[in-house]
Amino acid sequence: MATPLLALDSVTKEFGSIRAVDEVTLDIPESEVTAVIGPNGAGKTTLFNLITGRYELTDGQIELRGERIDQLEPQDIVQQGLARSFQITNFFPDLTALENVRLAAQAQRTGLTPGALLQHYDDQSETREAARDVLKRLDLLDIAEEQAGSLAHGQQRHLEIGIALACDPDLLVMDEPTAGMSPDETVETRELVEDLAEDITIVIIEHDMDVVMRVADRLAVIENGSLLTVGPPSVVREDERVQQAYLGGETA
Ligand SMILES: Nc1ncnc2c1ncn2[C@@H]1O[C@H](COP(=O)(O)OP(=O)(O)OP(=O)(O)O)[C@@H](O)[C@H]1O
Repeated sequence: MATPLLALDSVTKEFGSIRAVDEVTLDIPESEVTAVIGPNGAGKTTLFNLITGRYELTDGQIELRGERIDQLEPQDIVQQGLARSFQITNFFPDLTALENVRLAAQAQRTGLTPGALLQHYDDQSETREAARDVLKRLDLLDIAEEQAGSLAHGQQRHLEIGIALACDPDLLVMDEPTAGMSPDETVETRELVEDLAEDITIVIIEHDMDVVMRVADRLAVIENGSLLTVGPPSVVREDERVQQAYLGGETA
């Protein structure tokens, strides 16, 4: 069998006496969208924090293309081709949309954090072009010169995706991209995820089951920190344990 793009092996995280993530073993195949779903407090965000290097594992290991990444710093994991878009706003509000994306692109090329780059700011036309390409793909080119902090919520969330895309990832980890969005923004975001999935492997946490069922090739269901099941949406949604754990006995 081909090496999965990302492989989680018995990944465990304890916070004191709480086992937030409990021996999760999961392969993420290339070119697919895997949605991680589960009830509130199941451990999904903690799992993302482990994958992206924000938290240290208590036990287990994580490999990207067969190489261990679980000992690396978050910025080094980004350099390896794994980028994350956040659930909370994560940009410089006083900089323009373009500058935010450009800094991320420059950080990827230099290995410095965007914060460090701000200290010795230097406009490079190459990263400016890359940033414009990203904004174009996100349909944000017309607000390129606007301050990030003044954008509408949906545009800010898309900008965060742009910041992750500027890192040129093979694997994009998305934490609730439609959270707090209007119905129209949610549809736009779903279409954006579908577009990105054409050339990027995606792992997504998403509570909107309509979005999940449309974009995901596979569902991984987490309950109480453990992986309950993983498989195609059509199979997982019929699983009685999933319906009881997550859907309260009703099919979504
Ligand atoms: N930094 C932390 N310190 C202590 N406990 C934590 C920490 N982060 C998460 N937890 C606990 O770990 C468990 C899993 O939380 P987590 O946020 O990963 O769940 P989740 O599935 O992402 O939930 P939600 O869908 O509500 O975002 C919860 O019991 C939570 O209280």
